Amino acid sequence: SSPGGPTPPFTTLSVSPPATVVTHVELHRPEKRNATYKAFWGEMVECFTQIAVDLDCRVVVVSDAGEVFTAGVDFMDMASEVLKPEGDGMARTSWNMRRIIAMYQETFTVIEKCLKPVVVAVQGACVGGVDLITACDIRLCTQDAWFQVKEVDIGLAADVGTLQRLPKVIGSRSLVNELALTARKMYADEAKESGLVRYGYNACGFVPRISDHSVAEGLNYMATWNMSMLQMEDVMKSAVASMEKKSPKTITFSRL
Ligand SMILES: CC/C=C\C=C\CC(=O)SCCNC(=O)CCNC(=O)[C@H](O)C(C)(C)COP(=O)(O)OP(=O)(O)OC[C@H]1O[C@@H](n2cnc3c(N)ncnc32)[C@H](O)[C@@H]1OP(=O)(O)O
Repeated sequence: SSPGGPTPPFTTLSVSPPATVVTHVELHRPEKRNATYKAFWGEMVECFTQIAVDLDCRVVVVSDAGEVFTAGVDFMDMASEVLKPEGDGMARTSWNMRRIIAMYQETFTVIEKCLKPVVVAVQGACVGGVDLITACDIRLCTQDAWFQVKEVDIGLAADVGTLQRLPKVIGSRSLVNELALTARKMYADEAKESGLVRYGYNACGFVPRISDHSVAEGLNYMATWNMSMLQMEDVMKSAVASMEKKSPKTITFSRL
């Protein structure tokens, strides 16, 4: 972990060249367990846009500051901005929500599109970070790492890449469904066994292709789906419960 804090102009990332030809991108918000604060979404795109034209960079390593890879989306952000898009009426509000979701999706798509190999190193919790790591080419983790597709616990469907990329990476739709529908933790041993943290160099195209749709088609679908679903009160209730470390079972959800 870099001691110096984020690298200006970034406020959520520390970017350094630890060795010739290597660019190290560190998620840098350890006091909030690297929860993805609003500046992060744009900064990742800016960072990878710079990397794309950096002639000295041949490989990118993504890791975290602190002991947790990421705590996923920042709940304060969700409450203040993500779940309250501007708009006059349902249709315009939904359209603005769609624009925000598409912008968030781009944060990870830019990693997938990066022409330089991106290696991600995960330690501790990777909650809501499966979106990020499945967009990388090679995933490594420490023995204390664990992974969680947590969205169902906060009342939403994953919409920034997990549902599109995870099946292609691990090749088992059943396991993806189980992880997404139960939000159970997957620990390092199982993650290795499943192939999540083995080599997955998608630029060469040997990752199993089991999904019926391309990543772009899936992301487009999820942005349209969640532009209205994210406006449900249940999502806010779930986010508050998660912040208060309460089980989703303690929430009274609206009837279907
Ligand atoms: C359009 C939608 C786009 C994207 C959607 C993505 C979906 C998701 O990301 S779903 C996942 C949501 N995240 C979570 O449910 C994780 C919540 N956090 C945790 O479970 C834990 O913090 C932990 C990651 C397991 C780490 O535990 P621990 O090391 O014990 O730290 P804590 O004491 O819990 O937290 C320290 C500090 O960080 C703050 N924090 C943690 N998570 C978040 C968060 N997601 N958002 C904002 N802040 C967070 C926590 O409040 C503490 O802050 P203090 O100021 O020190 O109290």
